Amino acid sequence: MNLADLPLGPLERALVDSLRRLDPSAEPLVLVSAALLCAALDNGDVCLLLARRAGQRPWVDHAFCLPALAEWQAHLQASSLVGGDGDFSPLILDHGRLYLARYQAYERQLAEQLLSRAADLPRVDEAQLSASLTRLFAFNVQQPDWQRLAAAQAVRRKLAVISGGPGTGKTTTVVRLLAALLEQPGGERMAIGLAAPTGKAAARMAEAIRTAKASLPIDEAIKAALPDEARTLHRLLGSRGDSPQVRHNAANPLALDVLVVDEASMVDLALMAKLVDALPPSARLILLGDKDQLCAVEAGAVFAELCEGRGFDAQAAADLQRITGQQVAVAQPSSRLGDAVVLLTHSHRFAGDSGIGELARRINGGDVSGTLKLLKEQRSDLAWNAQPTPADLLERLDRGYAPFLAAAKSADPQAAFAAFNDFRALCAQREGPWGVAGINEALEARVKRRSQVASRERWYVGRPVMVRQNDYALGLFNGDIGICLHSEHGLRVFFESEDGYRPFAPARLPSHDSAFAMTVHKSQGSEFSEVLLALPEQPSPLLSRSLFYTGITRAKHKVEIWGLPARLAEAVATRAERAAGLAERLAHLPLPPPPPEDSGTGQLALFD
Ligand SMILES: Nc1ncnc2c1ncn2[C@@H]1O[C@H](COP(=O)(O)OP(=O)(O)OP(=O)(O)O)[C@@H](O)[C@H]1O
Repeated sequence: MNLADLPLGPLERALVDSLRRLDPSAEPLVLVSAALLCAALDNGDVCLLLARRAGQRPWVDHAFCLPALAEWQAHLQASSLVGGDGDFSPLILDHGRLYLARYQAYERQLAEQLLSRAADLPRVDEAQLSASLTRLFAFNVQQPDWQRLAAAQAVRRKLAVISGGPGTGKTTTVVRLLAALLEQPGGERMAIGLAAPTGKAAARMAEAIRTAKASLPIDEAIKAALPDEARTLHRLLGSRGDSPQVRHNAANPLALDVLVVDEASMVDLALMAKLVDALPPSARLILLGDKDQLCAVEAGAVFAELCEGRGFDAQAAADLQRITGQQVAVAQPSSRLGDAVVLLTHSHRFAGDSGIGELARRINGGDVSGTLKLLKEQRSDLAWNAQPTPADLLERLDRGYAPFLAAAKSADPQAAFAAFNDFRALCAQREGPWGVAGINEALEARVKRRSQVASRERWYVGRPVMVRQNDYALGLFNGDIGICLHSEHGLRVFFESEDGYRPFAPARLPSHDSAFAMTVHKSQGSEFSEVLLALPEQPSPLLSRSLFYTGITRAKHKVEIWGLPARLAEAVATRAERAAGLAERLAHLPLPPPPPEDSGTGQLALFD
């Protein structure tokens, strides 16, 4: 096999070249494995799962075929570039998974730290906890009351993972569990931090907690101690521009006793590993998210992996019954985090005959025929165009955004943002006629023509943009949405901020794109009254159950789907599983010995 003939991308070639410099006699199979690993990382996998690829041809238009599993492993093990768990080498082969050393170290360290955190039970005044929960959750009529159970676990443990779809009461639960923590003896001195992966999600979380705490049956002092500011994880950790290094780590931990992370399903492996490393071992970590949503853009499906193998063993069920009065089914968890994980399953937003709620359930259940049948039922909150054309879509979007463009003329940022959040087009992908880029370009040309704006003008009233790059100096972050409006100084791009709206001269913005339509990935952490979800005409590896589910659940009141029946069916039938080993580590790893002094940082530094 000649490596030069293989269709490798620039990143893959760069990795192969650097490995060849380390070992000029490296076998081509080892270098190809590294290139495949690099491509897998780019797809969101944490590692290359050898069993999944052995005996296959990785490139359809190239005859090269990977060997059988045993032979492949033997070649890798014989290479000086490949080590085992704990070795210092650029590639690590660990339980049939090939990793870049840095990712193996992240995964291993994260598993070890989560397990120690989960095993270290804090001191809790059970009688006080019981009384707090009875009062705080008195309103809940659900049986069993999973919100109360989730709150109980988050107080009783140093690690709690709470997963639930939209409107299942994550905010309701977290504000009450924080109140219950503060009501514990000495609890009022606790330093509580709130964080989320994006600025938008952090702002939404802070706002939801501010609203929810107003009606809590608690003392004013406890109310005052509840936090109502949330930061992005990058801010919290003290990111330094594009560097993978952060200011806070185990040697310089965060000054927190409790950290709540919302939208945790968007957090990738590297960021989660850094976060857990930076949190003092004595602190509680509460992760909120939706395990069925799309995973992080970067490698890893950490939140979904944490939720695997959950369950309450007999002891946990008995403890919970004693403290909360709630009965839960006993099931031996296969994960060591088992009872740290609670699922909230009842959506209070999509209750009763909500079509969106039912659609979400059928998509998540992989029920192809049920999904298509429901969409044909003409529910008031669901619409389906099964024969979409780009021209019809453009017409529809033009009508959909008309109220927003009218509101933008008023030059009132609040009215413009409210109207923009009323209707949003979401796409599966960026490129192609059904992708964000093409749709935005076509719609923008139309809007400019109608408003008599020259086609070469980049800025016009009502141009929505999405920032593509973090700019710490300006306080603008990847994914932030701005709207161009008239101001007394001419056209300005307004961004939502904690205390109103911040205008920027267009020329000052970091790189950005027009954003009438956005990808489902970028819509995570946001919600809109009405969503139009446009799926591509051709089969696409991006079309998956979690993408479909995430797209439709961004809608609060109505969702309209534009897509051929075959694409919908493929999306529901496709469960995009990322290759990673965290769930397995949580299931089988013996409790960790303390790591040797410098092993972690040395491995983490490789290939930085
Ligand atoms: N147990 C309950 N009984 C009745 N209503 C509830 C209950 N729990 C939550 N709600 C209501 O359901 C709505 C959604 O709750 P909440 O905002 O806590 O959910 P969430 O999971 O945080 O939602 P989001 O999808 O916005 O993250 C709110 O109006 C809340 O008051």
